[in-house]
Amino acid sequence: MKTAVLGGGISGLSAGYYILRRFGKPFTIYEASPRVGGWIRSEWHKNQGFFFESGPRTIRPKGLPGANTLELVEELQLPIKPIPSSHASARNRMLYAKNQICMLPNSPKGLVSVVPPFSKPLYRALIHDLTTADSVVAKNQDESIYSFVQRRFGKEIADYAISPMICGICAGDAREISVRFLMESIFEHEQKYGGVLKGLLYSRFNDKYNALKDKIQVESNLYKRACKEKWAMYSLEDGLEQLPRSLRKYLTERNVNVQLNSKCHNLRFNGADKAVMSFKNTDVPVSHVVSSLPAYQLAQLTKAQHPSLSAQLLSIPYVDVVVVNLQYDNDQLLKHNGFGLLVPPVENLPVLGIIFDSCCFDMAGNTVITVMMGGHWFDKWFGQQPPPSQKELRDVAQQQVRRILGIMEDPKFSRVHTLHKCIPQYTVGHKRRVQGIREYIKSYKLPLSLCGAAYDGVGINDVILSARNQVDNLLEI
Ligand SMILES: C=Cc1c2[nH]c(c1C)Cc1[nH]c(c(CCC(=O)O)c1C)Cc1[nH]c(c(C)c1CCC(=O)O)Cc1[nH]c(c(C)c1C=C)C2
Repeated sequence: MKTAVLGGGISGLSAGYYILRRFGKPFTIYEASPRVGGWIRSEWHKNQGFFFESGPRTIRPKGLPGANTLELVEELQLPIKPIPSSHASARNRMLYAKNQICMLPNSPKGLVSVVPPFSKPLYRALIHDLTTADSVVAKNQDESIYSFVQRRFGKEIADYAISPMICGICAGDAREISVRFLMESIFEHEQKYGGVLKGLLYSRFNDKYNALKDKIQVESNLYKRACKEKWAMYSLEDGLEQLPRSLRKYLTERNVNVQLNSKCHNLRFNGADKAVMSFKNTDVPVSHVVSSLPAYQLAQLTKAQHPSLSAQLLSIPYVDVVVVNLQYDNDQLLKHNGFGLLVPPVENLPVLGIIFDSCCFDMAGNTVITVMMGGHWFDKWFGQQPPPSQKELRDVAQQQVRRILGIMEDPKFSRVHTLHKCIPQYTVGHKRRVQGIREYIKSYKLPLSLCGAAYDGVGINDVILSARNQVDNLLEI
């Protein structure tokens, strides 16, 4: 008997890659849909020279997770499109707030002057941190990122810096997202040293964070190149979908069976070394399952035999995101050169942000932008019955583009995707929930490993590293 992987998104395929690399034996990846890649989807319009991304479009090379992905990209020999940190799309980040586009400061000068939408120079927020009392949160407790930032840096920073940033990462509400999602070490600095700045200063000399050495070894010349050339982010020549497509090709060429249109309906465990996966017409016994499925899907599979595990998995919420890609024939973004803009939730608009794809990538003279809507606020804006049609969603997006960017003409081409339950929300208590889930699996000795966006980070780098760690923890297959 052998191991099986559930899910053919980037985390399931990565798990497959690491299983093959470590054990060298054939196995099967089961994917419910007719394609691999999950939310990563690139749509090319080769004749016109532009492409749309409906999911993630760039990867950051930073740190161990970034180096780990670059090692994989190098092994697959994928053609890289780097974006250096000097590029406008890496330097220029904007907000739409108080009826205007505001360029976020990208140099120390921005700390001392008043930069809209902020009413005071940003250094005042640092003084707020230095003069605010120690943590009010008990050790090992959690708190929302909004409340933490409001306490330490003030409400304006929480509303106009952190809340939009959380939207851009997980389309979530900073008032619900755990501070540990983005700022675990900063939060712990506060608890240990009584302030974020104080913590950062002390910890330079004396701190476990500096002593933490990466546990896994990453061998990547591409990572060295990324550091030398100061890449801020990168994509791939054919769009990001080239990564899952190439992974599938790599695996199938090495006798890994990537089985599409194979939806698992039930998962049962018989003792420590046997699991039975049920598909439409057949039951498949395996010795170990690596699940990269979203937590709510795995909850469904395990509900009959392990209702308590299923309930814990279900307690990880997900949000829906509407992605509207728009293409115009000529340069409509002349005035706005940058990555894109985020809309702080306090603005109460039906848009989370707009990405300027044609500023990041060569689109042969076309203007390509992506409007992101919904997320935590999906029901508020789009939850009506019957649900809004694609045309209605596109109209909302276009209205916002007119209002925010002043692009009055209609796009030549557009695409609307509603990504149902696409991003898990690491709400307050998430870390403990994940610990509870993993402890349950351990205590019942279930032959089950969990990777994917629900547990150890939602970014592409995070899910690839999580797949690697889970495979490293396997004893044998
Ligand atoms: C489908 C919508 C997504 C939103 N966030 C993510 C997706 C897939 C995932 C994500 N986006 C970012 C990060 C941080 C770490 C990183 O890899 O860069 C994560 C985990 C940052 C980011 N946000 C936006 C972009 C284009 C990027 C760069 C990475 C990427 O290409 O996804 C813009 C953006 N993303 C979302 C919204 C609402 C938004 C607004 C402009 C949600």
